[in-house]
Amino acid sequence: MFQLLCRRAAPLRSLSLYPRCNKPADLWKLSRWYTSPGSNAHSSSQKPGNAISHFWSLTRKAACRPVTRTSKTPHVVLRYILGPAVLTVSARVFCHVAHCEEDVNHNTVIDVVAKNSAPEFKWHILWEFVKPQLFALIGAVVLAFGAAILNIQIPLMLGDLVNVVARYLREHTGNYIHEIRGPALKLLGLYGIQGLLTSGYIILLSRVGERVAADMRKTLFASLLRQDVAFFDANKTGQLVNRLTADIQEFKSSFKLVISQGLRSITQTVGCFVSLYVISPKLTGLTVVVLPCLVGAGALIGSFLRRLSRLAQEQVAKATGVADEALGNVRTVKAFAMEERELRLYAHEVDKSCEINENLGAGIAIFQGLSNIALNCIVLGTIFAGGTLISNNELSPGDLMSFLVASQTVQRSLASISILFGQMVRGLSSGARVFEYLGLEPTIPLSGGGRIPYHSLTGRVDFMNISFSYPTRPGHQVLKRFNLTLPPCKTVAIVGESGGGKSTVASLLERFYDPTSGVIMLDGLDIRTLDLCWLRGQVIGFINQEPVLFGSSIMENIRFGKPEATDAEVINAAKQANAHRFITGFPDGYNTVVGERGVTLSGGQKQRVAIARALIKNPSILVLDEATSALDAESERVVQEALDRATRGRTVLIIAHRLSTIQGADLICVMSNGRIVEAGTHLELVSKGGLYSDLIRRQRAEGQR
Ligand SMILES: Nc1ncnc2c1ncn2[C@@H]1O[C@H](COP(=O)(O)OP(=O)(O)OP(=O)(O)O)[C@@H](O)[C@H]1O
Repeated sequence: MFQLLCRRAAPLRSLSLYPRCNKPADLWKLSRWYTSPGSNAHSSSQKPGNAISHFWSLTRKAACRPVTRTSKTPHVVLRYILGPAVLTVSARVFCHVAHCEEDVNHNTVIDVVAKNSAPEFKWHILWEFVKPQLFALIGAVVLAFGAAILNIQIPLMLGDLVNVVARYLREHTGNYIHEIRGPALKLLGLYGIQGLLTSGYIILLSRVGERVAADMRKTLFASLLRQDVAFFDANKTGQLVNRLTADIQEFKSSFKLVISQGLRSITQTVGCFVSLYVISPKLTGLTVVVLPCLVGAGALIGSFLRRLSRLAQEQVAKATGVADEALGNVRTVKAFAMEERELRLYAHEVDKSCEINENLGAGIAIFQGLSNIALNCIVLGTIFAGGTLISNNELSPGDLMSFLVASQTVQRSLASISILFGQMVRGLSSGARVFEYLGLEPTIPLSGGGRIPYHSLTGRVDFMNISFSYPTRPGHQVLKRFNLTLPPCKTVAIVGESGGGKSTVASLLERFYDPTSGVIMLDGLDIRTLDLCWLRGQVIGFINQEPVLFGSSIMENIRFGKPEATDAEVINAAKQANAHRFITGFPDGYNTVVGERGVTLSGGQKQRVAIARALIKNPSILVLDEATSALDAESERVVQEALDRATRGRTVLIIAHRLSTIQGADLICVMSNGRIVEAGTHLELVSKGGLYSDLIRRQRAEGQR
């Protein structure tokens, strides 16, 4: 049952991160069905597995859809908080009713559940980023608050000004300029100070926002680089880059907007409402009825338009994705003469995007038209009602002016609060996505642990009883009680069927993953107790089938193996790798820029630069994972020459595909089904006439074909 559960749960790990909602009642039905004595749930050996995947599909429906970029209502926020809890509790309940006794089963389900629930926003992490900018942030808040208070004063001062004008028009006595100068200068001063405060808080806030975002980017990037290879197996690079770019951008904008406009809008709404009430309680009563209705209707249309705008953005992103894929794989597109098809695909997405954007444009036009009518009607209504009050001597013209301006301020502030709420929820979910990986600790720490002094390091490696499953496929055991010794300064080759686990052995030696059970020893020490940076950086040189170079110069690419290396050391490594001649043949020599992922070099040249990059650190152990299998015969010969020279005096593990390249190895091991089934020298194995001889025969037959 344990294995069944694990096997069933394993593929679920890769399910979508955003499940949709459905009825929780289904869950209860499922557990009843599973436990009822009459059901045949226990009789079939497949049932627990079926049940758990059924359970999962219902649980993820029954829980909730966590907050996405578009979800804004408080109802969704509640679900956002409750969702993960519902998932976890129901997972435990299910495990209980399904009699899952082994703890690991609970953990498997709960792990799956946890992976599929929305990340939480962690305020304490935000605090860590904001703390260094606290003074600037407090300054920004004070200035924004000051600007909002002044904004409340402006309608009242405008009223004073209008009262002077009205009195002069009514009485035509006194010195108009003299009377108007006082309130006008006061208002001018207020405008000036308000402008200064506004500039001040925007400058401070943008400084805080940019610095917080920069710190977040650096910390997130550092955290991502620290993660294990298993983490990158489970997460798409595009999504990780999205967290570094779009999510941090979204969070920064929301952070700035909520602090500046949120504070201003709330202060202005409260302040101006008080002013309105002081000016005219009767008119305020009227406003209280009309304004929320209009703002509510505006918010509703606004949310519809925002949804349309999000759809338009997604469609643009889709079209960009098609173009990105086609341009990124332009050689494959050209090789299959697929330019027309790619163009059609792109045109289809662009047309869709154009249609949605046109609809959005029409929606915005109608919205603006309606809001213009509504705003003008409010002004008209206020003047009409206010005029009646003036005629009854209940209100002065200046008060009416103050009322008009203050009510417009309230209206603008309320509209901006409704937009800000959506922005805040979007910002929180973006922030949560960023924070999710900030606190993530790798299971294999990069530093810490012992080092073996260079002079006493022999380079002997022992794989002892290694069993291993990839974390993304826990049910599939790749290595089964695997044993192998790499004697110091000897070459051991592993051959065998495709998918038999040969490259996995190399990955375990590099500690890209840790074995599920068993120990790998270096000079008699468990490699888990050794400093990983030292192990990868100085002890093991790794060359694989498809070397990836960085888009910089050849010199920098080789120096990547040892950043402090001198130019002479780089040239020496290139000579050892048979690369010096072709490099100096380029007009720019070692300064030749190799293009994205080394695209401007041939396969053989790329491989030799990669060999030089591995050799420059003078590793005691060299791992060659099918280093020549992607090359043509001539390139293979040159690279093989380089490798033969490079392997002298080192412990070498060769993962070989072409058997012709490993005949001189000190030991050849044939792998099948996760363990070594034959071992010996080339001659010994050939004379045995076992699996090795079969492999040679098969390769010869393929070669002849
Ligand atoms: N990152 C991974 N995550 C999950 N499973 C993997 C991963 N890499 C390899 N596997 C699986 O592990 C098994 C062994 O793969 P491995 O690459 O070690 O085989 P191999 O013997 O080197 O094959 P080949 O000769 O074709 O390169 C395969 O079934 C493969 O699908």
